[in-house]
Amino acid sequence: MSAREFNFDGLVGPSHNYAGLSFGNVASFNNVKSASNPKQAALQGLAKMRALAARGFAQAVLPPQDRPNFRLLRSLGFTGSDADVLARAYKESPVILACAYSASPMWTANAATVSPSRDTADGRVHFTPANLNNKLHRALEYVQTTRALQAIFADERHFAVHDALPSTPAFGDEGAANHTRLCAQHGLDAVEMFVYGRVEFDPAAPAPKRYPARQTLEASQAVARKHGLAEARTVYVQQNPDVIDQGVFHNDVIAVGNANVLFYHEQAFADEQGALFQLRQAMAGVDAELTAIRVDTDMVSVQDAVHSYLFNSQLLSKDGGKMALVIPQECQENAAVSRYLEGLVASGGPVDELVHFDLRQSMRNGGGPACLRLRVALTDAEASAMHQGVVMTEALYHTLVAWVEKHYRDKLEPQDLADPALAVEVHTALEELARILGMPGLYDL
Ligand SMILES: NCCC[C@H](NC(=O)CCC(=O)O)C(=O)O
Repeated sequence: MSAREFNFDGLVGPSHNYAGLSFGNVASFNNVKSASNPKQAALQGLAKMRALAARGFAQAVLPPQDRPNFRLLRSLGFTGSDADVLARAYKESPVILACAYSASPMWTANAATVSPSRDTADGRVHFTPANLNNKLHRALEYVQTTRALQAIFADERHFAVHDALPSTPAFGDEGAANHTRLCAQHGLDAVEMFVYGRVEFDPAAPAPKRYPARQTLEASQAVARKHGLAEARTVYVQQNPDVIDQGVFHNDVIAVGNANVLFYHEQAFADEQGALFQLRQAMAGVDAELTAIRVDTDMVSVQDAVHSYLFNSQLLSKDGGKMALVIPQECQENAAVSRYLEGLVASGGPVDELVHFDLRQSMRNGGGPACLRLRVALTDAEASAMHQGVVMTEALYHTLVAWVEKHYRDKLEPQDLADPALAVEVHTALEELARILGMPGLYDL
């Protein structure tokens, strides 16, 4: 059966800010407390969605989450009116206030792991929202993520939206940022590759020393079980702990796959040859042959990969069989990376086009093109069964741009999070957004 890959991009929320909340994410740490521009951030994201939709790629949008998260603030003992809660949190723990205000759900690659119906035992599309339990500001997300996915994929004949895994370190789950589906074509049988950073129940397994490994093997296995994936078509690969210690906090900072192509850095995996062997063997079972595009360290260092986000790109299949690589502008500003990319498109291999976007506002928090999207491969019947209000069209693009222009600030500094007017602005904006998207119960405002 034919299927199309929809990219669900996160719409950047009105409180996009730089709070240095992600230890191990170099950009988040480097830009701590600098001023952000939420309006520009949202417009940059929308421009990417519009351009890809105009090219004929299936594109949809996932709405931002309600911020600040008053449930968090109140649960931590900040009481009184909303204004009191904000004032006390800002005074006593500005970092907790920043967590409650983070717009991090914009990086929807971390929203969930998705298994298309072709891969699952019951023939439905399965979603497991990621618990993101490694960071306080992200551990809040799964509640609203689940609500949004249930609203969009409500038809239980086609879709299963699971609960997140238990929110404890043993089951650290960061969603699709550590998950890749490899196949000959989207509608055909596939191998699902899960990349993990550490093993909870085997203290002897290698693990990073400096920065946290956010994804565990146990979490990946649990997601595969819940989705009903076949063992022969599921591969677990350990990320190289040394690259986690150099700022590769998710596998999608050092590798990206699409159809039968895996584009990766030679240092991405703990055992490169072992990983390729397992993938080739599993893919032979689905009549697909792996095309591995390996980037050597002497062409692009891990540091250049982390700074340019070369691998945090989208690899998109075009009509005719070739692929486009959607990259952030930073790739062209890095001499080694841009030289590498010139060679890549000239090589006669599967990638014959580069499409670049200015996503600077997101990049400054460590999120590139691939972080901003969740891939959901759907058959035609499934695509018509999901909520249609989130599908990106020219009309929706213009409506959302006008909505952003009306509600978003163009500058947010750390002290602005204490401004009670900001909370009111965000609520007003989101109420209107729920109407625009035709999702009246989207928020629990
Ligand atoms: N897939 C990209 C995720 C980027 C995200 N950054 C952040 O949450 C930074 C937020 C801040 O520091 O304000 C993270 O590290 O999980």
